[in-house]
Amino acid sequence: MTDFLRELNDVQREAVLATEGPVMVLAGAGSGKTRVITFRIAHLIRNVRVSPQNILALTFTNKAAGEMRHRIDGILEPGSSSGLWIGTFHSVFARLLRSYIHLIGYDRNFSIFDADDSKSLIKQCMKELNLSPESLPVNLVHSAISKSKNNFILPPEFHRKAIDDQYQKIALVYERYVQRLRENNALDFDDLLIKPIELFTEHPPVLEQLQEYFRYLLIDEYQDTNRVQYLVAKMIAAKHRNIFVVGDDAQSIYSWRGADISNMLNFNDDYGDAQVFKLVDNYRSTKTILQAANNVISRNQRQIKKELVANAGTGEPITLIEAYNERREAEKVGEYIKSIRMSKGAEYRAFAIFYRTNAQSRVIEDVMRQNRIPYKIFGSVSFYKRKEIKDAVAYMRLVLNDRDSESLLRVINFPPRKIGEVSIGKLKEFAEEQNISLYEAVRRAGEGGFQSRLVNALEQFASLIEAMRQQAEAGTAYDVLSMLYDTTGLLSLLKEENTPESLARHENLQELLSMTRDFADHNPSSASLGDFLSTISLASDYDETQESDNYVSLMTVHAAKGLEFPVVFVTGMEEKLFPLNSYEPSEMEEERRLFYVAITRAREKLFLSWAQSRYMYGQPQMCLRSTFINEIDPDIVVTEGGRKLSESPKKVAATAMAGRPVFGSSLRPQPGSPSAKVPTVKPAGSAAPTGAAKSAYRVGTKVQHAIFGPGVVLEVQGSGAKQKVKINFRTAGEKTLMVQYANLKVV
Ligand SMILES: Nc1ncnc2c1ncn2[C@@H]1O[C@H](COP(=O)(O)OP(=O)(O)OP(=O)(O)O)[C@@H](O)[C@H]1O
Ligand SMILES: [Mg+2]
Repeated sequence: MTDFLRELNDVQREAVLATEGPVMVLAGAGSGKTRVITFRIAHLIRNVRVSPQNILALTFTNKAAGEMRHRIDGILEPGSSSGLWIGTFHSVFARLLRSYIHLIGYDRNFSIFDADDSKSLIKQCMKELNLSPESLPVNLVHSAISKSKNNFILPPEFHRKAIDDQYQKIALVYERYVQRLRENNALDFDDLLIKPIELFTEHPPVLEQLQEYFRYLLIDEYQDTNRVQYLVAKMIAAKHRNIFVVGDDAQSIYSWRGADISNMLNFNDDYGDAQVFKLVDNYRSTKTILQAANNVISRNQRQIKKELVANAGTGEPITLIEAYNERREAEKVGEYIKSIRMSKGAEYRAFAIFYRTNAQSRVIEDVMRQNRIPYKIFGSVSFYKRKEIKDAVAYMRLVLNDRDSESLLRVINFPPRKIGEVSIGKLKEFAEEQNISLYEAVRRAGEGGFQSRLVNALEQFASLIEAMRQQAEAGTAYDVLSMLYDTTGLLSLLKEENTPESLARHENLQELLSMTRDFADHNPSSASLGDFLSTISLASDYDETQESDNYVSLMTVHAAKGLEFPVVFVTGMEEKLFPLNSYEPSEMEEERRLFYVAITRAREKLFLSWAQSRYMYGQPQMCLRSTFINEIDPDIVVTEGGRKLSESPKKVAATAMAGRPVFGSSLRPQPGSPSAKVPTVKPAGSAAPTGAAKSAYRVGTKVQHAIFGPGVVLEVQGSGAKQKVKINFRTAGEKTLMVQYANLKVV
């Protein structure tokens, strides 16, 4: 047996070794499902000698994909995972579509519209159809369309099935929206899964080629796949039938987004000869935490009974935190984090704080900031949703795909070029008359009979886009973005504005630049603008690419799926908040599964907290403690004073000070867990000082450059007019600049 296979238990190993034919692993949280996928891939490469390109592994987040790669390189040797196809359904199919989409009438450089882009296009379609957002909310239309797409219901079928007036209206919008997307040469997120099915249906040879190519298909978190994901996986696996899926019906938490648990339950119907493995040992959590999880989930009627046995000891009881309002709740969480850090030497990265709704994060964030506790928030206003980032990205999209009129409209007057609404209206008319794209209309503005001032502005805009396009052909996304900043003076404009908001935006744009730089460094052979855009348009809320560091993780319970942390706080344990929806039994069961997911993220210590009053919808509301708390055996829950819940009077007064944690096992992250990343410390510049004594610059001087941003001087060469400095820029890497022209600021 290869050595690494010893790191699995017997059933896990069997599942790894059963490489041929359909296999399903159905098992509870923390039982090693993801670990089995990882080891199976390593086994396929090392022992079965499958070439990495022939393996396709689908994960739920890009982050999980990254971690899996990292683990595989760890098990085998660095670089082993390169060539593997591993990513989310969306990212993998976006990549495949770039090679084949021309067959179904799109251009390879298609744009990917995120939810906001889609909504704005829907709004526009509604306007054209004279449907007011008051009578038909855009969000409703958007979710109806998205849900239909996820169920593979396309406009004609939707139309046929529209039961009432409202649905008929939505059908019209849906139809137009699909048409407009095509005109924009754009796909929305759902299209990334639908288009492959269209492609495979219309071009069977492509499917055959891919079936041959992806001999082994592995899917994590299978319980949360929706219909299109199911279909596309089935198509790909149809030839070799080496489909390996792992999941836990008790963790199905995306039914509101079209996930369909029956994909998992009916696996045997599709693959009658499927082998099914059940894992029962839980390697993640203490007995106490698992008992709580089992207590809770056993209340659900709809579930496959599963045994889950803790491998670890009993551990600490669960602590229930009660506070008079949400601020105090957050403060108490902060106090616990501080005291556990002090007493146990735990790192910040050992802690996670979960909440049911994004809105709860603000107060927690405030308190963390006040207490100087480093934190990272996953989700809420994602980096990519910020206005300035979307603007810069829109430029890049337009450069790549000039039919992307949505992007064009976003940036045509940004930064301001005196191209107002009226001018844009005229431009649109011109485009329609000539039956050309908006960008083509910009390029041919001279023929439109516009005022010369407008023609000038449009021509300047077009020449910027053309210059960027040339840059994109020869260089990387980084080069294109630098050119944009440079030519438009975007950064300096924001700097000059000098308000806290403009400076934050300045910083975000710098961050984007450093991301492109990073991207070029990490993907030397595929750092083109198209590659970069694909990657960032698929970075989901909880996937922001950021260097791993030592911080407390804040996220919704949904975003926590698959992760683990030594210490977990589940906040807002109140009626109408968690469970949020409980009118229907099925909703209540989904909330309960969500709570099960939250509990089972904890390895060593679990805190549940609630507030007696909370601001909701702008008003302070009295809150009741969540019934979920009562579902846990009161013998394993203690109050902050340390009394068992089973022995406490029902109403426990909130103690002013956080209790002292007394649990014994180490909180230091264990290798292999997502929380175990060690921050890398870059060595300080080590170049020796040179003989430029009178210069304003010395080794180590911190400087600021208008385009390259902040940096540190590594070397000073020469003096006077010919003086050069070598600088390590945070974003742009090492550059040697002539001091005379560089216009550096010492900071
Ligand atoms: N045989 C084993 N020996 C040691 N550690 C293990 C073993 N199996 C799993 N683990 C560890 O247990 C933890 C949980 O494993 P993993 O994340 O693979 O579980 P999972 O079933 O995917 O959980 P979830 O349902 O939450 O996604 C991980 O830290 C993993 O490394
Ligand atoms: Mg997992």
